Amino acid sequence: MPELAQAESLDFDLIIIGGGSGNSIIGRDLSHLTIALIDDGEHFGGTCLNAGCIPTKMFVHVADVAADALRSDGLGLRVPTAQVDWAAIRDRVFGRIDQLSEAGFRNRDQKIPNVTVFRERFHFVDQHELVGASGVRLRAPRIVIAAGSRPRPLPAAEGVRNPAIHDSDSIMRIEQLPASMVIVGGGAVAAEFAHVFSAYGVQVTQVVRAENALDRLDSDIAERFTELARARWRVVTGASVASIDEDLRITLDSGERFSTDLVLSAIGRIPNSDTLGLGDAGFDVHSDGRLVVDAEQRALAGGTPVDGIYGLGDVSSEWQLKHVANHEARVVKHNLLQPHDLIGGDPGPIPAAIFSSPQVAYFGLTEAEAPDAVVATRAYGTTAWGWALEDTTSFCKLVVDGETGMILGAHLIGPEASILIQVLVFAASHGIPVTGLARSMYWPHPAASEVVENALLDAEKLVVQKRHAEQINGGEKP
Ligand SMILES: Cc1cc2nc3c(=O)[nH]c(=O)nc-3n(C[C@H](O)[C@H](O)[C@H](O)COP(=O)(O)OP(=O)(O)OC[C@H]3O[C@@H](n4cnc5c(N)ncnc54)[C@H](O)[C@@H]3O)c2cc1C
Ligand SMILES: NC(=O)c1ccc[n+]([C@@H]2O[C@H](COP(=O)([O-])OP(=O)(O)OC[C@H]3O[C@@H](n4cnc5c(N)ncnc54)[C@H](O)[C@@H]3O)[C@@H](O)[C@H]2O)c1
Repeated sequence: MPELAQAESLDFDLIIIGGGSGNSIIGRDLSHLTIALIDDGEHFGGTCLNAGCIPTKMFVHVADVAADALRSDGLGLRVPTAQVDWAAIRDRVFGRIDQLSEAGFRNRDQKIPNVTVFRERFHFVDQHELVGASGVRLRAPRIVIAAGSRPRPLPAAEGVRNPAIHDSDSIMRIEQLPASMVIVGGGAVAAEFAHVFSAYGVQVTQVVRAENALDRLDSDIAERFTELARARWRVVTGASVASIDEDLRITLDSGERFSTDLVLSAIGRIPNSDTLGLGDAGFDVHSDGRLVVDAEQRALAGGTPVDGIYGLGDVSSEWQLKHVANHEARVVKHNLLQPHDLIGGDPGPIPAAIFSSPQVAYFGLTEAEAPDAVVATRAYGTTAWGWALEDTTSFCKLVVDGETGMILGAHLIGPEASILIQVLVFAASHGIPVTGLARSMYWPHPAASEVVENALLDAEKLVVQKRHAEQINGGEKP
């Protein structure tokens, strides 16, 4: 970072706030611009790399291996209890991640001459100027706001100083595994960490406000997931944590009390628009704190795009997903380079996958959201691959427009759901109806993908039946 007198303002062609997806905009095609890259994270590279997608899945892989082995009794294979070496698991993950983070920082800081990195917290003083915690001021005609989000603090833990109260930023680096743990929340973070820590032998209690875990998903998926989770860890539904004391004695709103060794709060994430002062600087902010952007990712103020200012990722998106942030970063990069030929829009339905056990993957409308649709549900257990797994609980559910045959929503729960969904994402993104789709290509036998093939054939049959019934009724919908 250059030596600066206090309050001196540095001018750049472009300021990027956020070393996660914002950082990925930097490349040779921007080498004609002077760029200030701002990031206040302890580890450089943003959430996905340091405390999100990537390390969690490294922990999940180990949990999958342990859980699969311990579940294999019905297959005629008996595996003794897993011996978990937490320090070795943790250090494998961060031995790799921390090196990547350091290398990413050195690359930006030392190897790219047009980039200056500032590792401190900044906030806006006006729409084209920011001030850092050290007093350094930066100005630019173009600013990319990619400041992400942070874990929402657990209200019941406010003021409690016990260091065994964690969120997703801190939980993965703990010194040793606790004997017991309470996970508060019913979303993706809770589902993944409950799987991880229960597979590692921790006694997990998950406290879920709603009737089911993953309750924002299709209700069949949420119910099946909760039922299967209950077989692995304790799930208390329809309950909230009323209080936590300094000794980690928990009281639920039902009056139930118990003690635990560690608390993990997983109750959602808050966009970092407040700490950046986006509202005070006149930018439009949604009621949930997200920066308002238009289809071209331009930040709005008073409903009008602010020239040269873009937002992307968790700070502005309703989807807190890395593949969405990456897509938006590509849009922003194009629009920075070609401001007279702006692009926008998304390439189709947005899939998400939850890497718990079982895995869950989905996109689009749930059955409840599409009451007129036809719904085909196919169990893994009806395919040869399902027989090999002795699977009785996994399924692929398709919500399909009965008239057009278009896939409106897809919901999978079971092994490799995150991969199996992709052919359905492809069909929905390219406007390919289910009619004729399964038989337009080969499906390797006896692969897991046969469950998707069969679900498509089932859906096709329902669409054809519906059309036929309408013909018989002289065009009237039955
Ligand atoms: C536990 C967990 C698991 C996840 N798993 C997945 C997954 O499997 N798949 C998936 O698609 N998504 C996953 N996500 C979500 C994904 O990580 C995020 O959607 C994505 O990382 C957001 O990227 P971003 O670039 O918007 O923000 P970030 O990567 O968070 O980058 C923002 C950066 O801006 C910096 N910053 C913020 N404010 C300021 C300021 N005022 N001054 C200076 N710097 C600032 C922050 O330090 C941060 O480094 C997961 C999230 C979590 C928490
Ligand atoms: N595999 C993935 O793609 C993946 C994995 C982890 C996280 N993420 C992303 O990270 C984001 C954050 O995940 P998350 O699980 O923290 O959030 P979430 O929004 O998915 O779930 C939050 C959960 O906490 C509950 N909740 C909210 N406030 C509460 C309160 N005061 N008391 C009790 N419960 C409360 C909600 O009902 C919900 O069940 C998600 O939006 C997700 O997109 C993605």
